[in-house]
Amino acid sequence: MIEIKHLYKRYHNHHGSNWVLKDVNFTIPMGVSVGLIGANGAGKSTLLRLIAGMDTPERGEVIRHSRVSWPVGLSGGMQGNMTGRQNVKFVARVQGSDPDEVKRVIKFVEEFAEIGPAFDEPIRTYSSGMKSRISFGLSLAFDFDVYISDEATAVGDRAFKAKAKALFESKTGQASLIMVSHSEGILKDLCQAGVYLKKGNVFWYDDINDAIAAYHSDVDQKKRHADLPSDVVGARKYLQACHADLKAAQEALTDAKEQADQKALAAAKKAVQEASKRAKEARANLELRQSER
Ligand SMILES: Nc1ncnc2c1ncn2[C@@H]1O[C@H](COP(=O)(O)OP(=O)(O)OP(=O)(O)O)[C@@H](O)[C@H]1O
Repeated sequence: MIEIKHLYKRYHNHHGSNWVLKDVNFTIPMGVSVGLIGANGAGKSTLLRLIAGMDTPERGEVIRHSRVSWPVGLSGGMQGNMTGRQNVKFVARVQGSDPDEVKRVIKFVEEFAEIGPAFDEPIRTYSSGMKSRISFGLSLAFDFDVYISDEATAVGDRAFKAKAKALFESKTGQASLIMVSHSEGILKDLCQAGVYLKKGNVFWYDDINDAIAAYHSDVDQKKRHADLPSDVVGARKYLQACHADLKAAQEALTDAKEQADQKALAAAKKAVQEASKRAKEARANLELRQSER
């Protein structure tokens, strides 16, 4: 189980310092794999780094009741002048493995990475894909309860990704995954639950499909409102104008009814329907803009 309590995070940079995460609270139950979903810049990688303990929050805490991996595929800590084998040995020792365990880890990574004799060449001579294979294997060589995966670091070709996915799947039941991926297929395949990040807030869904649907529904709504005023004051004025139009259309309908002019009546009814539809859209747009503040 991982408990996230009153988590606040912002970066102090030249763009200002708006909250990326603002009073975020949720609990990830033991054994449940979770996909983090949200627009670009919503804070998915930030939240993942905080969960992995690689960054510190401004306020609040992440309580880990289980062994959490570093982001799978992250190769930042590797020493360029040391070979793949030496780097793996070093990490295994730092993790407190005994000599037999160190041997097992080295064998696992060598087989998993499939980079052949390059395993005994200095890491600085590796391509980024080769480095990623080693670091990927290293994360998977240890029995963590929770694996952290960010697609930004978990690079690799198709065949290699399929292999990593199969290995994750084989760990289902023993270990879970917290991941960021822009591929909804991968999220649906590997995760049960979903967390949707939106404007510094986090929404938990027991079913990953519901999290993806909520995200889609917001994206669709945004598209529909793209032509309407994007600020609250403008949206409110537009709604008032729509209400005035609707009122005028209703009055015209009343007049048409009194005159019993069938042609005018049909046109007035249509005008009321259209004005009513515009007013509804204007109301939804105002609510959307208010929620964005
Ligand atoms: N090291 C940093 N320094 C300053 N700002 C940062 C840093 N890392 C992230 N940010 C900012 O924090 C916000 C959230 O970034 P983050 O990478 O967590 O989002 P994301 O949801 O993972 O985005 P994407 O889907 O584009 O990868 C963005 O506005 C980003 O510019």
